[in-house]
Amino acid sequence: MQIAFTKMHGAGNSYIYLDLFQYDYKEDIFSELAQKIANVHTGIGSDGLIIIQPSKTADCGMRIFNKDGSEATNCGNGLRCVAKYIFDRHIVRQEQLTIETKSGIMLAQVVVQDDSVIEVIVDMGRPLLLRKDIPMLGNPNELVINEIFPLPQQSLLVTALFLGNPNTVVFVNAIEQAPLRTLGGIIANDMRFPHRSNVEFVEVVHAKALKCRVWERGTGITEACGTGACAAVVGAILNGFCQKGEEIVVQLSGGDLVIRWADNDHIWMRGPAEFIADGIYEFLS
Ligand SMILES: N[C@@H](CCC[C@H](N)C(=O)O)C(=O)O
Repeated sequence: MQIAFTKMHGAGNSYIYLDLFQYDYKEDIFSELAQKIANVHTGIGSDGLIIIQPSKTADCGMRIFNKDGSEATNCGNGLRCVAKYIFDRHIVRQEQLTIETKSGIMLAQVVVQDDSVIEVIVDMGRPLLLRKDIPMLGNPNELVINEIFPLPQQSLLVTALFLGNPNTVVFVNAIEQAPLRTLGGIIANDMRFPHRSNVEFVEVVHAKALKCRVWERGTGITEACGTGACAAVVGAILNGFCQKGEEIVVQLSGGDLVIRWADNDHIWMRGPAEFIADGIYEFLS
């Protein structure tokens, strides 16, 4: 079966996008297609698959599948790319766009130069801080801030929250020494997280800048994670390293995102979105 795709990235977090405004691909292929198309050796190579589709309640809908075929509920870098796609490709030509995700309707504002989107600002909604909402085992109504998290190798201090998806933030003194490869996957798949978790290792540079490296649930190490960058900022504020209301730059391997936890409790994310290629993929199920 031939699949028409577009590859895009936001701060190096790349996905293959399918346009269901134009094509009628059936949803029963998405999970397997994500696993095959994301493979860098035998597919196109990406961090997963994103579906752009018509929505009854918003300007468009978005679904996100990780590299292992699991479906997630939100994707910050994906939201910015979807906004660019539907604006630049004239599907919805508005500077303010609504995008329906499995974790609610997100509001995106595109910044346009020479008739094309160069940056997108997204209202990512409110973080949920209770254990039951992350979810994480333990007292359901407790917060998880700088909590001891014993592992066979060592004990870590974690701050966990839900921001469209589950995130666990670990502060480190030097980002280069963060145990991303050794412990990222172990934390992400730990049984204390019944839905697994994305994992962010974060170094506080100063009150307005963080360095962050990410292990994404269902994908592994990526160059950037939008929801993860937002979680890093929430974690830094909850631990007293940064302040609510301020713009904080999160420096990821693939680029910078600017995040603000506004006084109305919503998280705002600003960052790039870029086209890579259009093509046809030969999908053998
Ligand atoms: N890269 C994304 C998040 C994608 C989903 C995540 N791996 C999950 O399973 O929750 C982002 O930019 O937010």
